[in-house]
Amino acid sequence: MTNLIPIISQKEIHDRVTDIAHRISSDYKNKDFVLIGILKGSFIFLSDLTRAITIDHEIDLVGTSSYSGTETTGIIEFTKKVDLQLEGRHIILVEDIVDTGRTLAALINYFRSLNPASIKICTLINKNERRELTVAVDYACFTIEKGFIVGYGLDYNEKYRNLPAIFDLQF
Ligand SMILES: O=P(O)(O)OC[C@H]1O[C@H](OP(=O)(O)OP(=O)(O)O)[C@H](O)[C@@H]1O
Ligand code: HPA
Ligand SMILES: [Mg+2]
Repeated sequence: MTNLIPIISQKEIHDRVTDIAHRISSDYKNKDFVLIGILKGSFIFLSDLTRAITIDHEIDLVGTSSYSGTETTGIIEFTKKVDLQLEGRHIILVEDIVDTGRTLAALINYFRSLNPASIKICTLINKNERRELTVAVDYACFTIEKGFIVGYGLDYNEKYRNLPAIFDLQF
C-alpha cells in the first residue's frame, strides 16, 4: 500500500517558478544563454520555466537515468546528449530534483568538457537528506529535508509524472 501526501500545491509551484524565472531574466540580461533540461524528470518544470523567462534564450535537452524504485543504482546512463553547440555560451542545467547529487556531478563533468562560458544549476527541489556529493545549487524553487517526492515530472518507476502538484510517496 502506498500513500500520496500532498506537500506543494499547484499555486505554490506556479509562484516559485515565476520568481525563479524573473531572477534568471535579471541575472542573464544581455547574455547568450541556454537552458538545458535534464530528462525525463525536468520536462514539466522546464516547460513552465522557459515560458516565464522574459528574455531571449535557447533550449536543449540531455537525458540521464539512474534510479530503480526509490534508490539510485549509482550508474548514471546517458540516454540523450545535447544537440546545440555550447562552447563559450552560458548554460543553466534544469533539474527536477537534486538528491544524492550523483546525476549532477556526472553532468557537470560532461558539460565542463564542452567548454561553456559558465554553468549554473537550477532545480525545482533541492533535497538534502541523502546528499553524497557536494553540488552548488544556484537556483532552487523548494528545499526539503526528506521523503521520496513524485508529481510535476517526478516519478516512481515511471509513474506519477503527470500529477499537477508535488507529493511525498509513503510506503
Ligand atoms: O541526485 P540524484 O540522486 O542523482 O537524483 C536526482 C536524479 O534522479 C532522477 O532521475 P532518474 O534517474 O530517476 O531519471 P528520470 O529523470 O528519467 O526519472 C531525477 O530526475 C534526477 O535527475
Ligand atoms: O525523491 C525523488 N523522487 C523522484 N525521483 C527522484 N530521483 C531522485 N530522488 C527522487
Ligand atoms: Mg526517475
